[in-house]
Amino acid sequence: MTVNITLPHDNSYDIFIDELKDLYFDRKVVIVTNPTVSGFHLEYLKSKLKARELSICTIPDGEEYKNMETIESILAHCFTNRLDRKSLLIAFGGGVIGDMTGFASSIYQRGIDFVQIPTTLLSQVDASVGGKTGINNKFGKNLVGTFHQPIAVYIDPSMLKTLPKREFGAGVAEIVKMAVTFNKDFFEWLESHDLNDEKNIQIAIAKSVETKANVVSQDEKELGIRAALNYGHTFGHVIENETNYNTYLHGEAVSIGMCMANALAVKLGFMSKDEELRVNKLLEKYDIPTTYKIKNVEDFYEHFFLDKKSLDNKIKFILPIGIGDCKITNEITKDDVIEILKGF
Ligand SMILES: NC(=O)c1ccc[n+]([C@@H]2O[C@H](COP(=O)([O-])OP(=O)(O)OC[C@H]3O[C@@H](n4cnc5c(N)ncnc54)[C@H](O)[C@@H]3O)[C@@H](O)[C@H]2O)c1
Ligand SMILES: O=C(O)C(=O)C[C@@H](O)[C@H](O)[C@H](O)COP(=O)(O)O
Ligand SMILES: [Zn+2]
Repeated sequence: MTVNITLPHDNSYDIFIDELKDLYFDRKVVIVTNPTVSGFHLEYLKSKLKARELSICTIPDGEEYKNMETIESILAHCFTNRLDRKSLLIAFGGGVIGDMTGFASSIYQRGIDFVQIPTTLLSQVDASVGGKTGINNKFGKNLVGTFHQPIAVYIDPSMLKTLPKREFGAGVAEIVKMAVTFNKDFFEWLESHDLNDEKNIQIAIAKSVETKANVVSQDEKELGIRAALNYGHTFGHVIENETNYNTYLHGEAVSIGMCMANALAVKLGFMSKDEELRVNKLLEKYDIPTTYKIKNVEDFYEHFFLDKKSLDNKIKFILPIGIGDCKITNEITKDDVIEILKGF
């Protein structure tokens, strides 16, 4: 299956969801990956890939390495191998590799092409699509970055066979996000199907990619509707930062964040208690966390102001309206948010 993202300024591209086909690039190519992914899948990729000149840039595995130091090391690899402005980077790994390869490619010699070959569920359904790139710093998550679209995305679901169960759950959280915010029928389908089944996960990947591609095609730079893809993230990013990026996987923090957003939506009458419980049940079916003990509610709240969606000192929240629709609002009072956070 092929999904297209239609964007201005020659930025459109295709997302191929299928077993990896032979690829040929008549230019210098660098595959950016980490030891875990290369151990499982690099030989497979190399058997499918031909390039004028190929080198591998291996960076450490982990969200805690999603920082400027690692970007410098990717850039150093590019300079050492004399990449020019026609060269290409390939992001081969999960969302961490994708976000950093995308960022490095957007600044190397003021920007070169890159391709996404995502290998985790989360990166196949979400991170590889849409062109958000970036790194974390001590102030927070993804606070430094660019919008830089890949020239193509190749999603091969067979690579998920080596993925640990916990990482699979983290990917399911972002699938649930797409369904709750945009598609009631998809949510009901998720309730009645098991994503551990190979056929079902392929359907869920395709549905999620279609949903995201549709949103990004309408709003590439997150000036409006794209903010809905951040449902759960305003809370989730604070959880990731508070726990030094080493306790919760991104998808797990988003899952907890969605539950916090849902609690707020129930309190404000946008969502019923029954709908909230249905979302929880779906997340728990895949053992994804839904609760988190906040140490200091005031500190947690203050952290929201670093969120990139916040404008003029107002925090933007994405709150579900039932299941399958949502509201993007900066009209929520501090008292309402604090009450919800205290109850968690
Ligand atoms: N740009 C976006 O739109 C976007 C969207 C969602 C998330 N993100 C970012 O993505 C990151 C999370 O991505 P992630 O969940 O893929 O985490 P990740 O990149 O850390 O990968 C998770 C783990 O799985 C390993 N792995 C990767 N593929 C594997 C495979 N096939 N088999 C076995 N192990 C494999 C990795 O080495 C890593 O240890 C976060 O930094 C998040 O901010 C970005
Ligand atoms: O593509 C988007 O837009 C998203 O919001 C997808 C999110 O899943 C992703 O985690 C994103 O990086 C979070 O947004 P950010 O702008 O706060 O980095
Ligand atoms: Zn996310």
